[in-house]
Amino acid sequence: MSDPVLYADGLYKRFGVTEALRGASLAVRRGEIVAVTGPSGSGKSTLLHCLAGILAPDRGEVVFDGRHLERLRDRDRTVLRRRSFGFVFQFGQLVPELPAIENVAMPMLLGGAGRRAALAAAAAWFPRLGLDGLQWRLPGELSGGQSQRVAIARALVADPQVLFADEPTGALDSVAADQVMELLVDAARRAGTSVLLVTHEARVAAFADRSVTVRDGRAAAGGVVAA
Ligand SMILES: Nc1ncnc2c1ncn2[C@@H]1O[C@H](COP(=O)(O)OP(=O)(O)OP(=O)(O)O)[C@@H](O)[C@H]1O
Repeated sequence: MSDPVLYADGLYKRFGVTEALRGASLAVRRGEIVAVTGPSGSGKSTLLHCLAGILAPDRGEVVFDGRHLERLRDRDRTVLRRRSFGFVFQFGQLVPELPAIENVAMPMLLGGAGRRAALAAAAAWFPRLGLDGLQWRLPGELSGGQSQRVAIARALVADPQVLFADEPTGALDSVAADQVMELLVDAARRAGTSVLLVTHEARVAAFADRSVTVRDGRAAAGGVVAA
């Protein structure tokens, strides 16, 4: 068994009087697709945000590729996030003024790539995700499922090591959701990208290699992989 590419050990996070995480641990191996499930308010998104370095835990450690996120300066953590992680949220959060292809190219442009190279890399994702012909549409001219596929392309274009997906199909009907999940899983497997997928739908979790249940701020036994 390969070492985890990313793991959290004993995370605690409190928001005022709410203890969102109470000793949550979770590990993701290279290329592994892990679903994080559990009831509403159990701490799934908080766990994902801590693992992604968006939120600092009060206690515990998050280690990506041998590096402790809590020991990095804010700036270095931001660079690491941009270079190594991709994100897809419930609503694609595409920039409404930019055509789909420019939305997809954005992470490469932010990473310093030239416009021509970024657009070429972005264009390659459209046929892979069943989006042929939609390159120059504005987000407002796409369906919900198409928008999520554009968001997946944007999340994967810069070749991240880990893709974080928080309820990526939450706004879609089950047919569009299945299609988005099939494409997400297929694209991640081809790229060798690990995926951490937060969902409360068993149907969506079934696309993962493994499911971890979060209850009361802890990842349930059996979901924890020895680091
Ligand atoms: N920024 C915040 N400020 C205050 N409380 C918060 C904040 N973020 C989360 N919480 C609280 O922490 C707990 C865990 O929230 P979290 O969003 O991680 O749960 P979740 O399992 O992802 O829920 P859902 O499935 O409903 O999205 C909840 O009680 C929530 O209200």
